[in-house]
Amino acid sequence: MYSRGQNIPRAPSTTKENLDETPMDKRRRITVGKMVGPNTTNLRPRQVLSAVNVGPADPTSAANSDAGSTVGGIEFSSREDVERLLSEKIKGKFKTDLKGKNEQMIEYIKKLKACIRWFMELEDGYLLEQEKLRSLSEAEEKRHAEIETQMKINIEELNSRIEDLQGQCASLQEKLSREEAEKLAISKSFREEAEARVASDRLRASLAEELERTTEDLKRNSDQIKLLQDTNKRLQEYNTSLQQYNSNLQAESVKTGEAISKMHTEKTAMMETIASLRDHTNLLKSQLDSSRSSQQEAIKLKEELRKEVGCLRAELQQVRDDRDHQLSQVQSLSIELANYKELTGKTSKELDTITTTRTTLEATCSSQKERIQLLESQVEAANEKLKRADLTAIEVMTEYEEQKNTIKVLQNRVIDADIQIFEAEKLRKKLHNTILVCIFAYGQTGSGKTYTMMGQPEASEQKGLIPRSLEQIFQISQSLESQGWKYKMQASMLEIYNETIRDLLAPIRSSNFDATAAHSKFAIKHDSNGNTHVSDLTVVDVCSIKEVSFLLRQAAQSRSVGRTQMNEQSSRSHFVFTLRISGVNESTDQHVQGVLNLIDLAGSERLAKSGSTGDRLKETQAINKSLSALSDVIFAIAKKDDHVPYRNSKLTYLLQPCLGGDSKTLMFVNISPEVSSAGESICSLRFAARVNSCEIGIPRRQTQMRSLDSRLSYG
Ligand SMILES: Nc1ncnc2c1ncn2[C@@H]1O[C@H](COP(=O)(O)OP(=O)(O)OP(=O)(O)O)[C@@H](O)[C@H]1O
Repeated sequence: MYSRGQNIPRAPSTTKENLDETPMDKRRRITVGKMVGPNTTNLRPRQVLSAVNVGPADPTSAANSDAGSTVGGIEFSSREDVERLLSEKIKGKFKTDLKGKNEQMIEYIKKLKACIRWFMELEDGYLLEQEKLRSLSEAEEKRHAEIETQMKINIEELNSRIEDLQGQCASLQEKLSREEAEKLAISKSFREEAEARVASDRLRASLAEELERTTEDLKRNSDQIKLLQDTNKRLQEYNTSLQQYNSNLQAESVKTGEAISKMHTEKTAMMETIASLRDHTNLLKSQLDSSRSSQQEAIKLKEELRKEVGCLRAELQQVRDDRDHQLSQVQSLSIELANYKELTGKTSKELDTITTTRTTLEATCSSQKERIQLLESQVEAANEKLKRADLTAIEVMTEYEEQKNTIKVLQNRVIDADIQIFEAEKLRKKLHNTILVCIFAYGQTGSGKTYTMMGQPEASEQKGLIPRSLEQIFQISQSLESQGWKYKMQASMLEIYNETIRDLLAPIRSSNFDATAAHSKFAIKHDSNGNTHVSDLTVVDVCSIKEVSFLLRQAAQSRSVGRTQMNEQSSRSHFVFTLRISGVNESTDQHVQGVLNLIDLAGSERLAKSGSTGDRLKETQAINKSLSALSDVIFAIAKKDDHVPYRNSKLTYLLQPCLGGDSKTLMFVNISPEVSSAGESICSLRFAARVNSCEIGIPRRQTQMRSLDSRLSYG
């Protein structure tokens, strides 16, 4: 509801034409509005405006405008009030009650007047509002004009701006086209880059794979290097310990030899001493026997003397008793004589008799005294004699005890000497067992096998295993001679070249070597006792290290050696040195025998690395084949296979008793310290590990009585 003076909201539909209307026009329009105006009871600002447009002719609209007014005590505030007024009927109390009807009519007219006044007020309000709206409209128009002007200015500005922008747009388009061209170029290069990136990604992936592989290889290699270093270290330690053990053994052997010979001299001296002591003991025994008999005699004599002394003592006692009795008689007689003298009743004759008796008694007494003295001196002499006999017996006994002790000491010394001889014999056996060994050197070409086995026999510090072991064998055999041992040695040397045997001690070596003839010539045969026979092989009796050294030099000259990329002087064959040892102990009638095989194998080599061609290639193939046959044999033994392929190569067939029999076999593994040889070193060490775990049997000592056949025989 709007009261007067209240700001009425501006109707958007208000136009200029509306504002220029006269109040009459308005009334007319209000009437029209009444006719067409909607019943908008519930509308608010817009309804009011509608009410204004409809005008007072539409009491409903006026009533809806809520512009309530009290006129003459009658209040109109809404259309309903007006409609109620208009629908009121004038009724009298009765049909002819004009007065009442008149009063009601007056009242009704009053109400109508009030209603008209309300309408007029409402109209005034509307007019006022209209004025306001006009001024507002003018202000609005002015504002619109200003806005329009402003808008024009703005439009101009915008136009100029648009022109600028169009210019900018053109330049931008130019730029855009340029940039598009650039973009095209960039996208092209981007595509190229993307392709390049894909290619580089692929490359990177392959490089990463390669890197991974290389890293793994590196890791593997470093592991292998570590393993090799460890193995090398262990081998060095082992080598050092072996060298130490060897030098200890040598020192022990020398010491033992010296000790044995010393003991032998001592033993001989002791035996002599024992013999002389035995003589002396026999003498002492006879002396002791005679002493014992003389002691017995002395004891008997002593007993007799004791008896005699007892008799003499009894006799002496008797004599003493007699003397005492006689003395008591003499005393009683003296007393009687004195009494008689006193009594004077006796005759001088009786007195004389008494005196004579007394004299006789005194004489008897003195003679008995003398006899007692004699007997006492006799007893004393007998006691002296007894004492002397006792002393002699004690001396004899002491001497006898001393001699017994001396014999005991000497017997102990003899036992000690026997123990020492037994220990020395044990050591000798140990040494003997140590060298009762097939020994061979295995390894890559150029790794030092020949150096290990042969070395440089002329230079004492650089002697190899073969000259050193032979020296030791001869040294020990000589030192054992004092114990009654006599040894006989026979040496033979052969090489297996391209699967054929060559005799390295043959007097003249044919330059045009006939392999077929050699094959039939040097046939390997094993008999049922495990003895090996190589037909037509030269066997030389050797008595000293000098002789063996000479033979070794001869063999070295005959050996097949050639130059390869890996070794200036590469052994192109397997070298087998065989020493047959047979020993006899004349004193114990004991026989021992053994065969020592010292083998310098040809080196394994990779064809690619050695670069062998022609004859060298053939040699390399033969070497590798026989080494692989050797490993096959060892692995078959390790696996305890029923079949061991000894016959696959000459080498394994020749060494069959050493590899699978009751011998002892020692293998040296030579490896090259060069990094480039690491792969082959690992192969060699793996092979060595397999060999190490390989049990070929329990060695048996070849000890027999006389007339024993050779273990190895050569035709
Ligand atoms: N421990 C060492 N000290 C000094 N020189 C050594 C040693 N070991 C090997 N050599 C030298 O290395 C070279 C190759 O050694 P050697 O001929 O003994 O090898 P190899 O294993 O027998 O080779 P191949 O199998 O080819 O016969 C030789 O000149 C040798 O003197």
